[in-house]
Amino acid sequence: MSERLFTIDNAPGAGRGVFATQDIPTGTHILTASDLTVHVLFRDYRGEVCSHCFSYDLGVKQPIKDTTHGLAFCSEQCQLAFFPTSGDLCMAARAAIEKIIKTKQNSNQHADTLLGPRPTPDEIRKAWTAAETQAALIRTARIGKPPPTKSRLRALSRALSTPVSPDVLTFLLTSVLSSCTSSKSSDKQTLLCGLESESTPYLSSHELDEYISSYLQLLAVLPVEILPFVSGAELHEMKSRETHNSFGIRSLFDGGSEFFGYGVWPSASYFNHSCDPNLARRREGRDWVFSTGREVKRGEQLYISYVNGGKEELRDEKGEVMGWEERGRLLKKTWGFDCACGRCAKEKGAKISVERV
Ligand SMILES: C[S@@+](CC[C@H](N)C(=O)[O-])C[C@H]1O[C@@H](n2cnc3c(N)ncnc32)[C@H](O)[C@@H]1O
Repeated sequence: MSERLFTIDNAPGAGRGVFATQDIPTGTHILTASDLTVHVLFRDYRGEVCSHCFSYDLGVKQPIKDTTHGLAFCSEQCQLAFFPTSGDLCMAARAAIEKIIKTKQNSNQHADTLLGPRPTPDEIRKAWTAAETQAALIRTARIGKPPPTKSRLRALSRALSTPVSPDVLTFLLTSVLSSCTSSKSSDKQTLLCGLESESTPYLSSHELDEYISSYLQLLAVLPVEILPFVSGAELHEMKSRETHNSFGIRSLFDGGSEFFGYGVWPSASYFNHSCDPNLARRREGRDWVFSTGREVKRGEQLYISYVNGGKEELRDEKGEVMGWEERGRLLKKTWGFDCACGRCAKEKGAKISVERV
């Protein structure tokens, strides 16, 4: 983040936040976040969303299909722009993952159909620790000197016979590729690890199992040169950061009604939420662009809306503007925090005064 117009500091009740270092007029560009570090485009939208710029045309297939790597592009320009960020080894990794997704039994289920109870930190730690025994056997089966022992081959074949979760697998792949590409990308990983984390990031034990099986499958199929970059601890770390810091990747029309996937742009992850945000945000291809929606005074915190881009009031099913209690419930359910924004505090305070009168 550029520190010219803003700085990152403690935000009472909300961890860290972004604060204006000077008076900023309405409509001022604040930040373009181009550091997409990990992401997934859901398999349901395969072929319909451009793998580079995320453009979408109401379900029409993209004109350029790359079935070997599970990619699709809206133009040659996007295809060309995608490849320099990848390189041959990354493309071999994508091909290996696409192959296992296509050939194995698929267990993709949307996480919200598999809700809770969330595994506790202790259950999570035990599950990842147990996976390391299998992981070590698979690594040795793949890179050790022949002949591989029966236990190593069994671990490898178990990983390969477990149903595949395509969305989790491709999401974890982006994390591995981000670690193993340039040193610039490693910086992105470091930035990701500085973000707020969640100690219980898995919605259910099923989801935890999906992450662990996907880790073992990455070890079983990725090119051996990439295996040093596949770390269970790092993948879990990434998941625990992603939970509070992802931006949805949605259609750019109809209020973003189509939800294609999500990703983390670390440079954009320090903006807190307000139900009366002073920043507007919009996605431009792979980037997020933030600008002031009204005049901001020096020292004021810069807020976005986590819920609807902040362009319109949140409304309930009857079309009524939501009050602080309903907004609070929505934020708690989707983001897991109790909203400490000024608007909620004001509306809550007003209600308490009325009740006292
Ligand atoms: C994307 S991060 C924002 C940066 C974060 N405050 C930090 O210290 O890294 C999202 C997290 O910030 C906190 N947060 C953001 N907006 C908030 C709000 N209005 N009220 C309370 N906590 C908030 C929550 O813990 C949320 O999970």
